[in-house]
Amino acid sequence: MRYLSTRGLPEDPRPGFSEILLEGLAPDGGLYMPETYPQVDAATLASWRATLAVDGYAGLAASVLSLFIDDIDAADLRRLCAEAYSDEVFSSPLIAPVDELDGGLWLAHLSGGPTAAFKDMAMQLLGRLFEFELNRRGRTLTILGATSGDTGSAAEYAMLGRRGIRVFMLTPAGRMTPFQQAQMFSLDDPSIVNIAVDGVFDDCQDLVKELFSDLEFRRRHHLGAVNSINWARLAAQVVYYISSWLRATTSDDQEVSFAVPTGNFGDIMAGHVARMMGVPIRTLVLATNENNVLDEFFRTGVYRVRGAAETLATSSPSMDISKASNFERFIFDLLGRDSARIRDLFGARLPSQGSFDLSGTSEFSSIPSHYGFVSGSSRHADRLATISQVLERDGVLIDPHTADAVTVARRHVEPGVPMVVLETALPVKFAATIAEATGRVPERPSRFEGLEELPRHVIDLPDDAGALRALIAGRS
Ligand SMILES: Cc1ncc(COP(=O)(O)O)c(C=O)c1O
Ligand SMILES: N[C@@H](CCOP(=O)(O)O)C(=O)O
Repeated sequence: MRYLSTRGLPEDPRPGFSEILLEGLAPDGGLYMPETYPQVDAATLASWRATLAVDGYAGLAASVLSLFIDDIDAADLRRLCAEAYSDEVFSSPLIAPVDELDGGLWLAHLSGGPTAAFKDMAMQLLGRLFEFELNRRGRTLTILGATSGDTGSAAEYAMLGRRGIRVFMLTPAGRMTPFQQAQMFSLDDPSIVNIAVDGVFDDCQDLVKELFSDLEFRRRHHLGAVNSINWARLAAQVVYYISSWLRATTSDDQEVSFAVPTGNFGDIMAGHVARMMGVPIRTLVLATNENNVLDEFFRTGVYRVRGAAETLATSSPSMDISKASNFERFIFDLLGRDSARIRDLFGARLPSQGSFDLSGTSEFSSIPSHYGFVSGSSRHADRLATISQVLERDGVLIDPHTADAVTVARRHVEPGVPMVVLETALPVKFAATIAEATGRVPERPSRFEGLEELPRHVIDLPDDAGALRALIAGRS
């Protein structure tokens, strides 16, 4: 499988998976995409049902990922998947179990990994893939990432102790919960550098992209990406759409819908990929919080990003995002993979005007029928009510982000079509909101006891690319 950039930079030959794994962002500032989506037929779907039953999640992952990765030996890929998706790493031997809830909803549990968020699902594999590839090339990698609370800790726990890898992680100062901060800032290791930026998540993500676009700096410091701008993250996330579809169905032609809480458009973009591959996904329900840029686009065709002043601090803080990186990948598909139009929209119009408008185009009208997307948003009061209702009706405590998805999912349930909600974090990370919704604090797994009391290791930094460059260079 060869990869190309959404912005159309001609690369000859086009890079393979291992190349783009380490590269992260394409040199022209675009995002890597597979040349074509692998297509699966009925026989493959049936074989995956057998693989999941016999070889478990790890076996399924190796089989699905081999469609995107042809430059890592099949036996090595199977071993890396087996190591990542084991019951020593995840709390359930099923890795991503699925339960039926009330009212046509199902819940895919994706937060059983080391840091209690769905980000572990891809990050545990990514850490192993990086280490494997760096060993092969005798190279090192300086990860530069941005987090609104969960990607950062998942990345740090996945990369910690891996040879040749160090991590610089940008966080929005004061915008993460005390638990999320403690999970990252308590790590005391020279290979992990936590940075609190005076800004919101989008500012952090912009800094990452700015340093990546400085090709000389990027090459000198061997920058690599763990955000979902890295295609490997999405490829790994495709697997749990397939395992969840398999677990919520009994026959290979049965459709399911997915409801996904969205911030950076990473999780739901993997659902789009699975659907484009031919997995029987009927509808992709996109759910935002009060920062509803994406919901606005899917309802109106206008994509208008917002600045820090307009990005609200909400009770689903990991989704306080107003400029979704991965959205460029979906628009690339929507516009027939026309990279000139992508350069115009994302390279010119967004930076200069802050918006673009696809309303009135045939492409925009085709979204529900061709791509299956519908959308909605959820607010603080919805979140609280949903957390308390799901606890009462189903005896399951869900986190505020998953609650946003349940809220919006309920508006789109169709008889006979399982609506699978993707859980994105455990409630323990958002204790204050859970207490407000239910009157009790969430259970704390023993491995997280006393986290907030540990010493903090974090460097304050202004929202300034020069200061960030100096920090990284000073530690080289
Ligand atoms: C807990 C949680 N839920 C949902 C999301 C949204 O995921 P994505 O950014 O992939 O859309 C995030 C991160 O953005 C998250 O950390
Ligand atoms: N919610 C995320 C934001 C970053 O998203 P990613 O898709 O780039 O990993 C977080 O928790 O940091």
